[in-house]
Amino acid sequence: MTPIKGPGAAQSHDGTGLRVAIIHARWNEQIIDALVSGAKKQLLAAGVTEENITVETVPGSYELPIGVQRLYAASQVQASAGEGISASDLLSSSTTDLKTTATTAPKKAFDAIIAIGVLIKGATMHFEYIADAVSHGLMRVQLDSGVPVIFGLLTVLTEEQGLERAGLGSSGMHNHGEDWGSAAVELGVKRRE
Ligand SMILES: O=c1[nH]c(NC[C@H](O)[C@H](O)[C@H](O)CO)c([N+](=O)[O-])c(=O)[nH]1
Repeated sequence: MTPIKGPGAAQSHDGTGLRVAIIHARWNEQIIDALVSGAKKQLLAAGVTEENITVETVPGSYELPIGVQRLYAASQVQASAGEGISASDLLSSSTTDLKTTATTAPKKAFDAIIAIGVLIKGATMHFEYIADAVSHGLMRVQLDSGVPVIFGLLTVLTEEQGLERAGLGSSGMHNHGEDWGSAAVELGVKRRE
């Protein structure tokens, strides 16, 4: 019997010309790295060029909302300046410890941003507070700024659940990062229409 739960049939959208950022936390990095790779794979498959993909990091998932907000604002400044100033110049700040692997970012604001984090439940209520704050924070940044923010926060009860959702488990579950890459392309394209 076909499972009911899960994303609908993937739609294909042409991501040519889109500029997308992936911003990820640096906790639970084995899972994070797989999720980021999955998202990036889908972006490239949809025609987003390597140079139009910017990858940023923040210390943990709690910093994702401020990281997304600052990154998008910086890309808007860059777009209005009309110069390909380096992404590190865009985000040189000691407050949010944003690091970028991009060298010279293109001249337009991001069409979509994928926020990726992995929260694994511990013995305290810390998990619940971060999960709640980050989910509301990312939604607020998205609605306030108008840039689509793809929700890539895994909130899992065990490491195994996280590995499964990154396509690293034994059950053959797909890499959820791929869903997020596809969603970023779809929302980025529809935003231009
Ligand atoms: O991304 C995560 N951050 C975590 N904590 C750090 C948090 O996101 C902030 O970076 C930190 O509280 C400083 O603001 C996690 N845990 O504590 O378990 C976690 O599982 N995942």
